[in-house]
Amino acid sequence: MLGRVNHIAIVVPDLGKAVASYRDTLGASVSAPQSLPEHGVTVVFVELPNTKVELLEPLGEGSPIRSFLDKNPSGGMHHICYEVDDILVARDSLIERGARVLGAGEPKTGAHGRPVLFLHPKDFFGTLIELEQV
Ligand SMILES: CC[C@H](C(=O)O)C(=O)SCCNC(=O)CCNC(=O)[C@H](O)C(C)(C)COP(=O)(O)OP(=O)(O)OC[C@H]1O[C@@H](n2cnc3c(N)ncnc32)[C@H](O)[C@@H]1OP(=O)(O)O
Ligand SMILES: [Co+2]
Repeated sequence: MLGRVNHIAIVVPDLGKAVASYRDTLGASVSAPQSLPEHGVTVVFVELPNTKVELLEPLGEGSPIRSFLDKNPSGGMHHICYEVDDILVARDSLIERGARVLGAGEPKTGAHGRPVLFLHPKDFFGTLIELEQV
């Protein structure tokens, strides 16, 4: 079922500072910020040879990462995104195997314009998993 790691996501309290740190201190190539109100986040991607790092800042009221940031005010690792060939096949098989798919179970369009789903962190050793169809 699982393909490549598409990205590792880090929630940050100040996206501008995080971009400067990755760009200027770590010398990395960082994309322009994307505001995703439907997801309640603003994101940038740090391009790496074998995967990406997604830096996330809460956007607006009701952001799903606000509570995470309240608990981790300096920021922290938030989720890992695995690629899948067919997100609906993956979803149905995961539900059949007892995993909880977050939201209404219907894929949303992610930052890359592709369908994504999230799996409950409590089902996977305290790790929030995102699946992205590629
Ligand atoms: C899709 C656009 C973009 C992309 O890549 O394309 C993104 O990745 S957007 C990313 C932001 N969106 C999401 O994260 C959507 C899915 N997340 C959620 O629905 C929530 O964050 C949820 C349900 C995982 C947690 O919500 P919340 O923190 O408000 O709930 P609780 O405080 O009740 O948490 C329940 C329980 O889970 C623990 N928790 C929460 N977040 C994480 C996490 N990221 N990793 C590990 N564990 C997490 C939290 O501590 C609670 O544990 P407990 O022991 O019960 O205290
Ligand atoms: Co993500």
